[in-house]
Amino acid sequence: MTLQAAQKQAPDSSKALYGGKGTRRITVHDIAAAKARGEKWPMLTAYDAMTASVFDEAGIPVILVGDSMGNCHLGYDTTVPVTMDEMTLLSAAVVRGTKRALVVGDLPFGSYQEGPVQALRNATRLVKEAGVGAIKLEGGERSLPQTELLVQSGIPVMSHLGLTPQSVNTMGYRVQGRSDEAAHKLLRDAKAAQDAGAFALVLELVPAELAAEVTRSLDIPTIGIGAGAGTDAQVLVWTDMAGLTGGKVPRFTKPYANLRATLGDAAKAFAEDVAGGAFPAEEHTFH
Ligand SMILES: Nc1nc(=O)c2c([nH]1)NC[C@@H]1CN(c3ccc(C(=O)N[C@@H](CCC(=O)O)C(=O)O)cc3)CN21
Ligand SMILES: CC(C)C(=O)C(=O)O
Ligand SMILES: [Mg+2]
Repeated sequence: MTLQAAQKQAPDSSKALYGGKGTRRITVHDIAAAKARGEKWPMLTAYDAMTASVFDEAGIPVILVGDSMGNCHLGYDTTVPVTMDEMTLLSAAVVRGTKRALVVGDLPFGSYQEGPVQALRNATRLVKEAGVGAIKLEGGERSLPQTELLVQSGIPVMSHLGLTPQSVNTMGYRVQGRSDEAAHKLLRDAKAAQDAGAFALVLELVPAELAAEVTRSLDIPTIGIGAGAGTDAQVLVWTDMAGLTGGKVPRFTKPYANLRATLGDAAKAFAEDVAGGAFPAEEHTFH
């Protein structure tokens, strides 16, 4: 076989969401094409421009401005208090910090539960004021009218099933879909989200076997968090991924660095230099 023929047969890796050569902003069409190629891809959260620019330059194709900013950026105990003003401010910062990633903004608790018109008003705000390329909302069947209206209005929707942290006060933080009945409900919700026009689906804290079954039964990609290795993509909260989160973290996270220690050490070194008179030195000083 000639080299040219071999290259024709091989999947076109230049289009890959991660590791590909593309430099223009990623769209939901690129996400759909990745599922068709069987590509696995990464997603991370970000809540500020600088962190987002690091992930964008690292080639992370999809960045979620998660309402986990409530816990990880704003100091709340849960995601429940996060407001549209907070989401809009930080989503705009993440969009400004990125050139290539598709930026997805979470609709916070209370911004879409009243119905489709409220959802459209708030999603439109994130698209117009912050510049996000898509929005995410929690819930299957209960959020279908919202998903349908947003998609019809031209706003791509990412759905989120399994553990939906905005419902912590009714569900707690437990693995979802363990009973046969709950598993069937999750499969129905997933199909309904796809039928309503969602372009992707987050599966949080569900048994791996069920997440794999959902993934096989859908045409849109699934993005797992605590959902095993069988989903099309994986998402982590960035402060968990980087080892910056303090206190207890969910078992499904993996720290790829120890930023909490690194940053703490840097702060202590600065403090000691100031206390000991070693900083500022002559090269940091103007005359
Ligand atoms: N730092 C951080 N990481 C997250 O992944 C995250 C947030 N914050 N805040 C919003 C939600 C809340 N999430 C959570 C919170 C707690 C558990 C938890 O305690 N899970 C148990 C398993 C419980 C079971 O076995 O049923 C665990 O040990 O992981 C899971 C997800 C995920 N999200
Ligand atoms: C963990 C992801 C899926 C999320 O919804 C968030 O960060 O808010
Ligand atoms: Mg969220």
